Amino acid sequence: MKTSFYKMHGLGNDFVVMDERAGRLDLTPARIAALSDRQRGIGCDQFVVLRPACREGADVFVRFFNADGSESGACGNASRCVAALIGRERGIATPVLQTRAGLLESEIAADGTISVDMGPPALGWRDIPLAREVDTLHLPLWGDPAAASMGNPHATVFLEADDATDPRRQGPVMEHDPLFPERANIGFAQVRARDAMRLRVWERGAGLTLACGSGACAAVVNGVRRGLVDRTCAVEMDGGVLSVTWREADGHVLMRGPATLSFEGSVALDTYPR
Ligand SMILES: N[C@H](CCC[C@H](N)C(=O)O)C(=O)O
Repeated sequence: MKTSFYKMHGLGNDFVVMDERAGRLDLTPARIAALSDRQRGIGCDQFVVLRPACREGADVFVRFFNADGSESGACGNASRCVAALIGRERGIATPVLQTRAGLLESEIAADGTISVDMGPPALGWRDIPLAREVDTLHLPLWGDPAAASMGNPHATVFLEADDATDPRRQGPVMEHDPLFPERANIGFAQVRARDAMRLRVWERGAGLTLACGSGACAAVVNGVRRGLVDRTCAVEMDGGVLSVTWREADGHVLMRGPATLSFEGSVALDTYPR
């Protein structure tokens, strides 16, 4: 018995999307990690599961899992991909996604780009979360990072323009620092202008990805808090550019960018370890 899936990406941050709205699939963290494996499975940065919405006004309930099987409360690039799927399925331009981080409103523009309201950031040490009370604008860690949660923990290091720090070396060390009881996504940002930055993200449970939507949102929030960028900023990552606005009126963070369906496929779940 085969199970169908969508293979999608947002600026190269790629996903396998499976649909549990018609009934639960036999997905365990170990099987999600096996399916996410790029040699032995389908391969993806994050694995996305659709379920029936259970909150008024939502079109779908979405859960996000990293390639290591761990669950994340937020995934910006995947949220745009799910919005595109639901928009096409329902013939609507403003799908609402229910996630563990809350209800996310989205809008599909005529040019196919999608904006998602990622909600307000959480900036208190308990909300990130951190293991102890520290100033979340200046964590006592290498690179003096700032921390913010978009429903998932992010620490952003602001590097000098010529800094050659390799996220693949520094990222895993910081991801697992005991200051982050739930680990963290580590962003390495270089401000180019008041409305532009370069960003690479070592992602919790996935490693260095081509783009990270929630990481871009956290980097702009932390950049504004540090007085380094304005509230609307283009975030250039290896896979492309997202437009992020930390809206002053309600404190919500809006992220706009593309969503791409690479292919549809099917897989025999029971051939993968549980
Ligand atoms: N790629 C995702 C981030 C996933 C975050 C995940 N790595 C975690 O928080 O554990 C994004 O576009 O926001």
